[in-house]
Amino acid sequence: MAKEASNGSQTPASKPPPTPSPLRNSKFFQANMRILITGGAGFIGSHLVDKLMQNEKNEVIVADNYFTGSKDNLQKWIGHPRFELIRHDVTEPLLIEVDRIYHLACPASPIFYKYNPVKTIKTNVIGTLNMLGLAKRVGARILLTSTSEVYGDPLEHPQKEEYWGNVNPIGVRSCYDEGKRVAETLMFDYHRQHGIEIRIARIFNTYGPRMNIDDGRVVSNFIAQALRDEALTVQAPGTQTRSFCYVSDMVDGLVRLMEGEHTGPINIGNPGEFTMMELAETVKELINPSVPINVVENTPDDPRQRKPDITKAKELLGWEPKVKLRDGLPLMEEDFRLRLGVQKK
Ligand SMILES: NC(=O)c1ccc[n+]([C@@H]2O[C@H](COP(=O)([O-])OP(=O)(O)OC[C@H]3O[C@@H](n4cnc5c(N)ncnc54)[C@H](O)[C@@H]3O)[C@@H](O)[C@H]2O)c1
Ligand SMILES: O=c1ccn([C@@H]2O[C@H](COP(=O)(O)OP(=O)(O)O[C@H]3OC[C@@H](O)[C@H](O)[C@H]3O)[C@@H](O)[C@H]2O)c(=O)[nH]1
Repeated sequence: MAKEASNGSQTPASKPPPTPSPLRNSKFFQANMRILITGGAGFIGSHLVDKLMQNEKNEVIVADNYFTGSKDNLQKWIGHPRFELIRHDVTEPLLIEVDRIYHLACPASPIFYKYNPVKTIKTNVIGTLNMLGLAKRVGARILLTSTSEVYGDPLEHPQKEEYWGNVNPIGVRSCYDEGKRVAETLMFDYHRQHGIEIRIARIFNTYGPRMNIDDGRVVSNFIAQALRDEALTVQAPGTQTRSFCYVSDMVDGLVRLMEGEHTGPINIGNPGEFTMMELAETVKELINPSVPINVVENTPDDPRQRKPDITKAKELLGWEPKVKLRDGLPLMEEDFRLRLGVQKK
């Protein structure tokens, strides 16, 4: 299944980008950059809001349907003159004037994206079409948060961007991984056909404060279980690997990609690779040495290994992750303790 990619991914646009909105050139022109973040009430999106709001030249608009996100994640910005929050489902068109679109809207945890798979694929396909339509209409640059899941159960390791992947097109994860693959295709078709400025990030497993406590993803599960004195549930066989990136590193990579010159796709992730059993042992050691570790049944099509090759991110964006897993886990523990009301013993 492993094939070499053609160099289509870096083909320059055949047409110049559409002209930005006339508002940009009006006498009321403001130097501010108006930035839309779809899915901005979610885990990564809300950290991205925090980062972009630090720059006083930015106006940030979040559009979110609150399926897995929450207003709580944005509490400190609600009412701020440079911030706006819209309840909006990206499967419907959105007519606003912006300069940048960070398109994150999509449930990311397998239990949530499998809950309503038809809605998940609509979000990926129709949602991305709508955001590309918006980018085309107003001449905005658009960044898609794609995923390491486009590599499926990878037969090449670590995964380079040129790898085409090994994805089951009819499995229970397909609404998400095939959905993101179509979203990438749409991005490149709009780029080639309409001259839209695009950026594609392939995000690898990311963790940190504000993940939903019962989100179902492995790091949030293990930390919540350790704090609740429950057994850590390692899904069989436990030898499958993942590479975990701390959220502050992730948003730094996304902003660099957006403001850089390269369309991508570019892998953004931390190459430190752990088996799920190693992760469970680390959480146990750091947070609660008395909890047991149970091996439980896994779900279909679980990728057996995953580790990003980040050569492109290093060379083209000058980016590499700074936070090691052992340093990031305690920061997430602190946030989970506060939200669960569990004091340190
Ligand atoms: N966290 C990771 O490890 C990871 C890895 C790879 C890719 N990604 C991608 O990054 C993005 C953000 O992931 P996250 O971890 O913050 O997930 P998350 O579930 O916390 O955030 C997703 C946000 O999108 C919103 N949303 C979902 N469907 C929507 C719709 N139809 N219309 C409007 N809003 C909608 C949710 O309410 C939520 O606020 C997603 O696109 C995900 O696929 C994340
Ligand atoms: O309680 C758990 C949960 C999960 N796991 C295992 O941990 C590994 C990671 O599972 P997660 O559910 O956290 O995330 P996955 O890597 O499967 O998918 C993620 O990939 C990248 C993103 O696009 C998404 O955030 C998500 O789809 C899997 O092997 C899973 O079997 C456990 O061992 N125990």
